[in-house]
Amino acid sequence: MTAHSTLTPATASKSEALTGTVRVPGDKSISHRSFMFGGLAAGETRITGLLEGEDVLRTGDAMKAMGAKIEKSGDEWIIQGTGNGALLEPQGPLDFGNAGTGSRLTMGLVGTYDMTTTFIGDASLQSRPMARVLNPLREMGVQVIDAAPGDRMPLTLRGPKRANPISYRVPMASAQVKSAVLLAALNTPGITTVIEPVMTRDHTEKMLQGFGANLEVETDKDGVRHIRLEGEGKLTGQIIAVPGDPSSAAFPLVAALIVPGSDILIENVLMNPTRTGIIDTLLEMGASIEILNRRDAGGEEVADLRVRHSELKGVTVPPARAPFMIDEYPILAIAAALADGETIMDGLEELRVKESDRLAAVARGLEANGIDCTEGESSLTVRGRPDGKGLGGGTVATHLDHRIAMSFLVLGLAVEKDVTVDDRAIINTSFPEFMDMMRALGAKID
Ligand SMILES: O=C(O)C1=C[C@@H](OP(=O)(O)O)[C@@H](O)[C@H](O)C1
Ligand SMILES: C=C(OP(=O)(O)O)C(=O)O
Repeated sequence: MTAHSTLTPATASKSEALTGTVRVPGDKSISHRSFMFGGLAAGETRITGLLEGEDVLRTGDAMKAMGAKIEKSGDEWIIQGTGNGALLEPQGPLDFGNAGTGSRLTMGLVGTYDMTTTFIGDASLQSRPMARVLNPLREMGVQVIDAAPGDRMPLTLRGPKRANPISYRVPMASAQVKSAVLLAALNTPGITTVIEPVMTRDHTEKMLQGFGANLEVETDKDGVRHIRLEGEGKLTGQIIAVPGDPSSAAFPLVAALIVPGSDILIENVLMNPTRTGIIDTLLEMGASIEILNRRDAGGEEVADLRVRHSELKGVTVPPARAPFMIDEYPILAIAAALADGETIMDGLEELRVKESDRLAAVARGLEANGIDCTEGESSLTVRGRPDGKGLGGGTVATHLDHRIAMSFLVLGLAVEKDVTVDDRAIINTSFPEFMDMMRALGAKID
């Protein structure tokens, strides 16, 4: 999107106490993988709770273009997979819109097939680095026959007749890179090993095991994970209930913490420990979050979160926690803006290559609303003002980034002056119900 005039802004105003019970949409990471693995497996996969956001629907379209049958019946998505090793060459480019996860994982999934596949996306996705996925794929025998400068999209892959298994040490903390190599390994003879020095979200490993892949994980004495997958095995269709997305839950959660008098319940939130760093951090800041009714839901733990307005204090977030809350720094920065004292966040280099440069986007947005912050190369320090007096009044550039849009709308609920974000449409990539859900809780957003 380049023409500024096509953007539709949204404005949030200081709100009364937020109250009520909500359910956030299904986890985005699990939803993408449900479509991919269901589309690849033999037989039928049935999915409830799927996130019907644009990013995930694009993954569904890509799987359909490669032969999977996907339809919705009532609340359920029903997939007839192509069967193992039987993806078809798509007839046109696969358009992933704004989705890093969809595009990078699919590059792995299709890269080792003896076919040609072209990947396209929006301006944000075209700016994101793809070499991190293309380099290991090249080692496996995949050719990148066309790409924009710097290994960016649009790009075209040509798969080998027969791919080589590799042993690959993931050079940055990235579940997308780990997953792309593991998915490429599915169609590769022999054993591919992914070495993960810093653990990231483990949905690919858990779900592939659930679909019947021959995958094992060993953690060595230094905490390094060795993930081994034997290719050319069989995946079989599964029944999946997608739990609520903790990354989406973080928005109403922080909103309730910073709007005085609030008391809300968010039901059925995924509590996988590789995803709950935001809850740990907010608890350290003094947040009142009760984790209720912890239960198992199809191999993942879920819980209901009761959240009450809290007097937050600034903290130093351990950099080692970053992979477990990587998408939550923008909303954490908003909590920090209403906390007493200084919050220091470090180890954030990956934030520069998300849908936007999130470090810069957050810092500019905070400054535009009168919040004192310092942006470092890979760090952000926010000096909060608990009463929100004099704060707000700015317009925030979202840069095609859903989390920037939602974070700053949450800010507007707790500060003196209105906060405007320049684009609301981008929120549909991950949380189409966001505006309605927040209004139902009592938020003044329009
Ligand atoms: O694997 C996944 O589902 C995701 C991995 C993370 O990206 P990176 O692998 O780039 O850290 C995260 O930011 C993204 O929202 C979802
Ligand atoms: C980084 C994100 O997603 P993706 O990489 O899939 O675009 C996100 O949702 O915050």
